[in-house]
Amino acid sequence: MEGPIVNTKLAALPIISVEPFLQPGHHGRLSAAAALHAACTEYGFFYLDISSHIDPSEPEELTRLAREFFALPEEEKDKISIANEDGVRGYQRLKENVTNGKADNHEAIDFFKPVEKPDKTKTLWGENQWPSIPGFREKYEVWIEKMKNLGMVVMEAMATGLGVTPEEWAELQSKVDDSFWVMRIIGYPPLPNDHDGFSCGAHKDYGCLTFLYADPTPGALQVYLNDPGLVVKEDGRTPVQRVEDGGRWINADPIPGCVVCNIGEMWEVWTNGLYKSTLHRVVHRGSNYRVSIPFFFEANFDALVEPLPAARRIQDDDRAVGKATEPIKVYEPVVYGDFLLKKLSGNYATSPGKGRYDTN
Ligand SMILES: O=C(O)CCC(=O)C(=O)O
Ligand SMILES: [Fe+2]
Repeated sequence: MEGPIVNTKLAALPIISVEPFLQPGHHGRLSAAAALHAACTEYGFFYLDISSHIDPSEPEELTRLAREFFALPEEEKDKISIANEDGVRGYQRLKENVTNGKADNHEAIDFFKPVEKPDKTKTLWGENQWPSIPGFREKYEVWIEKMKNLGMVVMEAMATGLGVTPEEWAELQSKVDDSFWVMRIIGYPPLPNDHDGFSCGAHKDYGCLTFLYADPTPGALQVYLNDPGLVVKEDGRTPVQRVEDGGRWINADPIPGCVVCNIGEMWEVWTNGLYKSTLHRVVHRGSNYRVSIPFFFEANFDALVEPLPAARRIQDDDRAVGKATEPIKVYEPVVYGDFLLKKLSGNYATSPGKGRYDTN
């Protein structure tokens, strides 16, 4: 009997350990940086093994606190509604978030880097709103610090993988050293069978690097792997979910000790398209209430993001040896804060725009 045609190369995302980047002079640093470069060009997604760095009980406690909050009556949760603040910092009810014009089947609390001189009449310029659950804020603030540090470590590792010079790294570092980070705490009830949308619709992350900690629920986060030359048959097996345009959705199930890491559109600009920001979505049809905590390590608010010389060198070399024949399109520079504000202007069901992750 003819078996399913599945490209095993694309069956699972790579796992990269952060350890070589935490220890100065670690012998595995260059090979890990090369693996990171390959993961970013081929997938835009990978698992980052942080088990040598972070005790697993820590994020588990964060999901416990999140569950405690989401289990509160709606009027309690609404006390920290985004409507009380700057329209983006705070709690959003189920279906208040919109992606690709459809309401997402999740509720969430969003936090952004605090700003000087807050003014809640200006989108994004208000203050974060914390649940009054004892220990909540303190524990999440410790996590934020850890994720900010991790962001800087991974940025430097990626710069090494890309072949930047020390001067170029100093320049790139100055674009992210005051990261305008974002953290979401997301609660996903199971998707009703008659729901015509998603738990979170297909989107690309718009910033720099995402570190996703999720509870152990399998089969929820899906990543779109595009391989135009690939012929895949729907075979009913995990991880193949669906076939579209020669690509397919695979599950990115949680792996103990790892966060799922993916690159956002700013890295696509920095690398002039060498690293792709990959589509992903959440389809949670299980019976449990799923919790995930994505941390978005972003560029500085006023950072001008433009293609890096190191990426252009790789592209020029590829052309010189005939590996690339198409003319290379040069990405337009963007100021991260402007880009972010544009994205946020259409995020929510109550706002007149489209959705959080819509691309234009
Ligand atoms: O909950 C997840 O697994 C992913 C959420 C996500 O992609 C996002 O918030 O950007
Ligand atoms: Fe995302």
